[in-house]
Amino acid sequence: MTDLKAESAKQNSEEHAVFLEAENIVKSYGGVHALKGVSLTLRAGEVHGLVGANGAGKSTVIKVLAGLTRADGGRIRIDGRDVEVATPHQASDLGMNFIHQELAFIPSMTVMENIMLGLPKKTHFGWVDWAAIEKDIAPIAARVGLKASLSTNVKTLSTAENWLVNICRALVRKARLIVMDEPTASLSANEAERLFAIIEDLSRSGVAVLYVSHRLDEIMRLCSRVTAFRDGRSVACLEGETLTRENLVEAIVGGAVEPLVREERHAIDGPVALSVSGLKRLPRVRGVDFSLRKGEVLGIGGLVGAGRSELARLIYGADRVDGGKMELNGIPFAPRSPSEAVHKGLGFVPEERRSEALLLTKSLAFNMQIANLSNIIRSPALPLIDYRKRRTKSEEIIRDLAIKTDGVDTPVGRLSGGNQQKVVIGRWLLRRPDVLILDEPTRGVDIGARGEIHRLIRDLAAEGMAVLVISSEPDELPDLCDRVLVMVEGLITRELTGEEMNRNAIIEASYAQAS
Ligand SMILES: Nc1ncnc2c1ncn2[C@@H]1O[C@H](COP(=O)(O)OP(=O)(O)OP(=O)(O)O)[C@@H](O)[C@H]1O
Repeated sequence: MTDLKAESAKQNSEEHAVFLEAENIVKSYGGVHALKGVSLTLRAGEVHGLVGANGAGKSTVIKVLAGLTRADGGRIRIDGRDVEVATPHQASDLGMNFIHQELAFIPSMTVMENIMLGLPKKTHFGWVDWAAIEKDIAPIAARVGLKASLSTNVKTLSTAENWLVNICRALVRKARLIVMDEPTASLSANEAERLFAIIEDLSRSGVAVLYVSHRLDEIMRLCSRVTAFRDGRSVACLEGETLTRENLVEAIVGGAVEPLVREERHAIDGPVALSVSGLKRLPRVRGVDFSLRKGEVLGIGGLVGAGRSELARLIYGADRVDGGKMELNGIPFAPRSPSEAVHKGLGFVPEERRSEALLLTKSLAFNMQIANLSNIIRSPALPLIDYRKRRTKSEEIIRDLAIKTDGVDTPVGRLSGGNQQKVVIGRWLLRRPDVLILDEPTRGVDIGARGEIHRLIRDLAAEGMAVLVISSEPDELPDLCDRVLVMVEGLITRELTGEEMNRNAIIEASYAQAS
């Protein structure tokens, strides 16, 4: 990629026109002050970063700009004129387009129908003229590198292709601003590179991009200016020489973050907690063997789509196994459901936390204790929930993980995305299973909490828990693990330990072909 950051900084220094100004936006939900006063200025053609800890208010301000939520105060100006953004339709008419993490398409429709949703369509004798529409969209699809046919059903597309369709949708609407929320969260390294090249192209053509992410490397690489939110306020807009990683971290957390001291990692020689041999579910998992010892943190690296989450789902009983065997603490283990797996001593944090792990309308305390009733009943003879105990234990975890909430009774659905994630992790800190499987444990989690979660995982292992961590971030596994396995096309192809266990070796092994 060419040096987008330098180019975009140059563009800004040439005083590109201000497209959007949001000034002193305030928003409360009941007693929760989500935005206490945030301001943001976006110029045409700039890639502008938006950073902040979990719960700092990033999603809320995006919802205000998108016309999904009404602010209680403040003003929004576009091209210097005060505007009202009361509906998503108005936001789109003003040139603002939004690509959220949960990509919103109508699954039964084609790519073209989804792109054109809500727009007036060309007609021919009263019929929608799809052939003419396709002709109009084709050059835009080619520009972003969308190879899938426009008449394919969106259901069949990969996450990366979904992103491209979303960008096409924005360009068809003549977007002047595209807001991208954690864009690389589900993309492989190659797909992310492709997205960066598209962002570069958008920036050159004068489209502003608001890039919201916890991944500071990407922010540093792509953005010429970055606004930081802290606790519902915009606390800094960094650019030029002030835009350094240290300044960003300081603006996000209000101080320096202690790095995880990476102690010398030794081979773990405790007894085997989980052994897996020949485990299969075709076509994604093609015969996997490994053993995980008590006290060990074992990482599984690889590309998105290599079969790692599918492997985890087989272990915790969410999917049926086609072949192979497992043992937990030396005893044959073949769970037919996640609840059976939990009952036998397994814990898991799935990749899709919102849909698979949380009851969003239930309280934080309920969600934390859901797998954990034996710890909070009064006595085995009197199996009634001790609500005081439940509250105290939940409060401890809220403190340890710095979960941002106004109390243990708050419904989990009202927490920010990253804080919801911490609740699922907190659940297993309370239960302390023999084996804990974490699929992308720090995705969407801010830099402070990431360190805290890493520290907690190491502490759990030090107490004897066996931990399996799946991560697509090659930096995360060497920081955290005693040993790393790399999975390619449904098979474990490499084991990395000691000096060999580094970022480059993981990337290299991830791209090697499976036999
Ligand atoms: N519908 C709601 N009801 C009550 N509180 C809410 C609601 N939506 C958001 N909040 C609160 O507003 C605050 C800001 O949340 P927001 O989702 O904007 O944070 P964020 O910066 O996007 O966090 P993350 O990085 O975790 O996604 C949080 O304290 C959150 O709990």
